[in-house]
Amino acid sequence: RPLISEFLQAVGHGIEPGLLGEMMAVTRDFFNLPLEEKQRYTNLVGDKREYRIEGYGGDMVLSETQVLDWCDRFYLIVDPESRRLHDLWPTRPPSFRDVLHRYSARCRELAGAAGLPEEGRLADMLDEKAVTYVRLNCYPPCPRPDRVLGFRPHSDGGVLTVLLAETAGLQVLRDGEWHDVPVVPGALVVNLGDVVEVVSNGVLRSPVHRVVASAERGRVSVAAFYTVDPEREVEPAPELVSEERPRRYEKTKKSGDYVRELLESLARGERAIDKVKLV
Ligand SMILES: O=C(O)CCC(=O)C(=O)O
Ligand SMILES: [Fe+2]
Repeated sequence: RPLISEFLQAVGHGIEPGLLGEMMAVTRDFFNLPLEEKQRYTNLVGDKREYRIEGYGGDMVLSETQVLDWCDRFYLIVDPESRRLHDLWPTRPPSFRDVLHRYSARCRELAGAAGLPEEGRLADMLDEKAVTYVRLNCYPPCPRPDRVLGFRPHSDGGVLTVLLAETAGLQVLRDGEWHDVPVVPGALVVNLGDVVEVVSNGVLRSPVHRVVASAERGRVSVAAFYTVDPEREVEPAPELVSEERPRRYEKTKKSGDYVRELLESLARGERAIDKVKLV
């Protein structure tokens, strides 16, 4: 068994429970703001209302018949700090910026320590140029949870994801079946992303997961995605390619382009990693 688990509950992560609570609270408070206030940060820019990753809004929409997820989102780059678009950092609730700043700093320490060896490929991937996105997700109660998902099946594109959520709804696909990810009070969920699947030549997998909608309850979550330097292309480590285990993935696009492609693929109901799979 690999040392790193593909989907794990991190307990004893060392982030103060109070800070997790504050992060959940500012997330809820933000989504509870009037629509006009949230739309000051819209992810649709200019006269043509072109989609950009950062900001508030829904899915990237590519066709008239696209089925949308039952979810409202808000994306921000948090690392490196020089890439933050400060105009998109909400001013309400008033503590939002400070709490996100403190939460993401603590989360980064956790991501750096989450079972990654201190030396070697995975550790150097989270270098000073690596980009962290935070996505706040809000799933309102849904009248027809049998017809729509909160978040369609996907895998995350980065090295790993740290997820904070206090309500059930997340499921992971294993051996062709969906399994509920239990809600463990105070825990964070850490899952691997496509970068690790490619670098490990498929020894480790980027787990497919989804969020089901609920008629009774709304849900919010905070996902921090640790991706590599946007200029970096990723490929299987040579030492993991052999005659018995042939190379399974092509080199990816530059990470920055891969992230965008991932969202486009999601809108089409596809997976970005399938485009680089060789077998
Ligand atoms: O809301 C969740 O629990 C999961 C969200 C998720 O998978 C994501 O943001 O990539
Ligand atoms: Fe995800």
